[in-house]
Amino acid sequence: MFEAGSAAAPGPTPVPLVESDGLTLAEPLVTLTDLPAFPTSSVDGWAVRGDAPWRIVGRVLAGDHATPLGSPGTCVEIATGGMVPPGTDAVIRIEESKVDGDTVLEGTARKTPDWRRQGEEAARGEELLPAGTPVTPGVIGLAASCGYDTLSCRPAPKAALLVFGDELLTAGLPGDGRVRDALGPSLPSWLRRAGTEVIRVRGPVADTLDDHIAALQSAVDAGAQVVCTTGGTMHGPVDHLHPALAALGAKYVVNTVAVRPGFPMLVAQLPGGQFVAGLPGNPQSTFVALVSLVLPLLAGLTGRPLPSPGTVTLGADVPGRGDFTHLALVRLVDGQAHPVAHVGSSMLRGLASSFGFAVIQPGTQGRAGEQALVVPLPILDGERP
Ligand SMILES: Nc1nc2c(c(=O)[nH]1)N[C@H]1C(S)=C(S)[C@@H](COP(=O)(O)OP(=O)(O)OC[C@H]3O[C@@H](n4cnc5c(N)ncnc54)[C@H](O)[C@@H]3O)O[C@H]1N2
Ligand code: MOO
Repeated sequence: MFEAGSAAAPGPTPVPLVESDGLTLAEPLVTLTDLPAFPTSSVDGWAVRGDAPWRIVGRVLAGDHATPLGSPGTCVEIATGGMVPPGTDAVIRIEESKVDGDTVLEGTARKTPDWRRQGEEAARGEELLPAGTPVTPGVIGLAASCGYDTLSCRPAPKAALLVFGDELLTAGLPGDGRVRDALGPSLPSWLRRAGTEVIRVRGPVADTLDDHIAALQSAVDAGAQVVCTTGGTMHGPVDHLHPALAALGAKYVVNTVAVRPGFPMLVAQLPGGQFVAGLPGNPQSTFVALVSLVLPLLAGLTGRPLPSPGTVTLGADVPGRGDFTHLALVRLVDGQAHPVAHVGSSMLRGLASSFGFAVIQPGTQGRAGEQALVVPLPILDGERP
């Protein structure tokens, strides 16, 4: 999936800094200047030359150009952030000096200089972050401080969500054959956390082939590069995804994965290059498909690194699922992965308090104390249970 996404990734676009949060660096962030760009006082005090006493010959505030300190025995008053004049030997803190009229009588510089050398944080031309780094507020601040007005970014892929299923209610209590749509309200938030711009959420789309085809076509016409659908991935009487894809001339990139839950998941590509990710209707299976197929696809499309599973120690036994890989919901307790309860593929109770999925290989059981791969859900730091 990652390769398919990379091959279809849009080119870099210059984006104003304030609009770049959540996008991805298309090129390495290389500082355009030394950081700091000039020697800078880190305190309010005196920039002195030679030995005490020092005659005060001027003042440098933050933002001023500093002229050189010409001769020994002179100093300038300097503010925090002020440019340290050429010729300065030391900066002395105001509270550690003694002043009389226009003369600083005495003062001792600290061992650790109270000024920042030009380039001490980074030298002009140095790579600070690699291409593929997600743009966060921290990255934006760094880019501004080293001279950028715009960042060369990969745009957020435009995503649409189509929810299939005549049995779905969008409000009120489930019952009498009807269930609440759990995916329309939740999946867009997962997709946003994975770096997409969600441009459309439609559902329930009526369970007819024509409505499926029309909804897919309309999402693509609206500019979606990735259309996620939920439900209808099997071959039941009202499962129309496969015939709809055939009618639109789509080609499968992946069609079913030997994983439980979630095996009917698929990704296909339309003749125009747009991707359709068919996520199974059972809600937990939907999220298995999200982490298995959609997140790698989006990483490729945004130029981010392929999300690689981490390794954890299992804190308890986790059953296998025969010949299938079992993606088992786990939460982390003291750094160890513990299976959670309520993990049927139609259930979300376990998922709501999970960190991610432990990977139990085909034909094996996970045993307490063993190492296992774990695929995290796309939750943000601070949201992790
Ligand atoms: N004969 C077989 N039937 C099924 C098999 C199988 O191997 N043989 N596999 C089951 C598995 S596993 C899955 S997963 C589902 C996948 O089915 P679909 O992707 O076609 O999904 P639907 O049939 O539309 O719905 C399945 C289930 O999920 C509920 N659902 C659907 N959308 C939502 C939603 N937005 N919010 C909440 N719940 C939703 C739906 O009501 C059904 O209960 O196929 C099995 N069948
Ligand atoms: O594979 Mo299904 O996706 O078990 O629920």
